[in-house]
Amino acid sequence: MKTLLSHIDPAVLAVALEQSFNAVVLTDASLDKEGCRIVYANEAFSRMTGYSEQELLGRNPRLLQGPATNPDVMEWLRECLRQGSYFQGSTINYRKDGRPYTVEWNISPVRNPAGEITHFISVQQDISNLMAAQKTTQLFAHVLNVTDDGVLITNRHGVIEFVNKGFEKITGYGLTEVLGHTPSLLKSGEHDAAFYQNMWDTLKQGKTFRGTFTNRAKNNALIYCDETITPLTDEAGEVTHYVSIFRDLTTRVLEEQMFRETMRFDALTGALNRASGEMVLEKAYMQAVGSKLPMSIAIADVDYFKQINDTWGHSCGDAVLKALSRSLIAALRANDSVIRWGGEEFLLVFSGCDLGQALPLAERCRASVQRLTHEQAGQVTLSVGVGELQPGETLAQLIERVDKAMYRAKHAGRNQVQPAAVVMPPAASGTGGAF
Ligand SMILES: Nc1nc2c(ncn2[C@@H]2O[C@H](COP(=O)(O)OP(=O)(O)OP(=O)(O)O)[C@@H](O)[C@H]2O)c(=O)[nH]1
Repeated sequence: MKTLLSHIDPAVLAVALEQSFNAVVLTDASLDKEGCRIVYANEAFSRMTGYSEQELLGRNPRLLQGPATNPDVMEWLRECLRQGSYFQGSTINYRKDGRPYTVEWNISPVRNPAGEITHFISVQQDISNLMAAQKTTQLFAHVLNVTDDGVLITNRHGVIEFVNKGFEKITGYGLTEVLGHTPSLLKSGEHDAAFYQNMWDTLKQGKTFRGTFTNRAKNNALIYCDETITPLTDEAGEVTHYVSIFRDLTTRVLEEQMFRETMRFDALTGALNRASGEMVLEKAYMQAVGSKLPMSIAIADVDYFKQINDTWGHSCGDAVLKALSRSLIAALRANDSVIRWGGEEFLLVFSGCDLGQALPLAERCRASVQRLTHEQAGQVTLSVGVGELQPGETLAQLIERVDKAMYRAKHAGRNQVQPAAVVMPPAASGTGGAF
């Protein structure tokens, strides 16, 4: 050591020590009751502790200790000093004004040519800011993992660098399974190219993109997520990462879907209700007009239904409606529709059927209802009118014609099917029109 530094002026060494960025303190090696005494402290040490060199000289460094100083670390330090070995540690110390700081320091024994320890030199650093930053990082990591929202961070190329526990809960994919992949592994195929184009256009402008994504979880199920993707930029404005935070809406979306589905049907009979039935009818009409394929409808009205109510009560009437509606639905093909058009009146839609095909279908419905035997009401019958959409006819005109046919069935003795009379429309309009 002496040989190595012999070419350096000791005065330069002293200035270097004084101006060192790290705090340096030199103590003697007395291990009596009072312990080591400070014989030198540089400027950085005074800055760190708030004590002037004059206030420090002759004092034991324990003047920096306080309630939060770790006694185990100090015991280990004393043991190292007793054994003349190197010490390194970290604890809480206190400045002159009482403010605590976290110090990381090492102590080396200084030996004379005879090998005896004459001093201890200690180099110290206030790492309070580092500790605070570490704590903040730990806190953020903790917060990220306790939130139910999914968090996904990719690099600028869209490669996943981090996902939190919330992401794992929502998608079923763990961190190690997605690292190195892109978020496209969640793609469900439910969005068109324009959706992703819009997303990238927004992100490339440095803006946050918000949207509801239909993703696919690890178990292949569709998941619905309200997602916010934000590009992170560096000082130069270059994107470094994309942060995506998403909330799982799956339960709500499925409930809404189920609710909407339930709302389409009449609660008593299970047939389509009037509102959704009108939409189905309109759609079938537009398709028929557009495709020039035939379309027929039937109107089926229960015969003498008032008598059933009057004789057996309203709940018996309800049970009859329920049973005969089930029978109509079962009698028809999957793409036909049964609509509860009025109280005891049903409208049947036979898409793609001309009158020749619709008449036997209507007859099948009538017969299936007649075959039922109701507990109190016994046998119940239907009067049915059937008609095929004519060129240029509006939906309202078709319904009116078929309704008239149904009344003809009533007047002809009920429990029968009557085809609607074909009348030439005054002018071909080709539009749906009101019901
Ligand atoms: N139980 C029950 N009765 C209903 C419901 N909706 C309508 N009705 C009843 O159905 C009956 C229909 O009677 P009408 O229009 O006179 O017809 P009808 O007795 O079937 O006689 P025709 O159609 O001429 O054969 C009325 O008494 C209504 O109160 C319902 O949801 N439940």
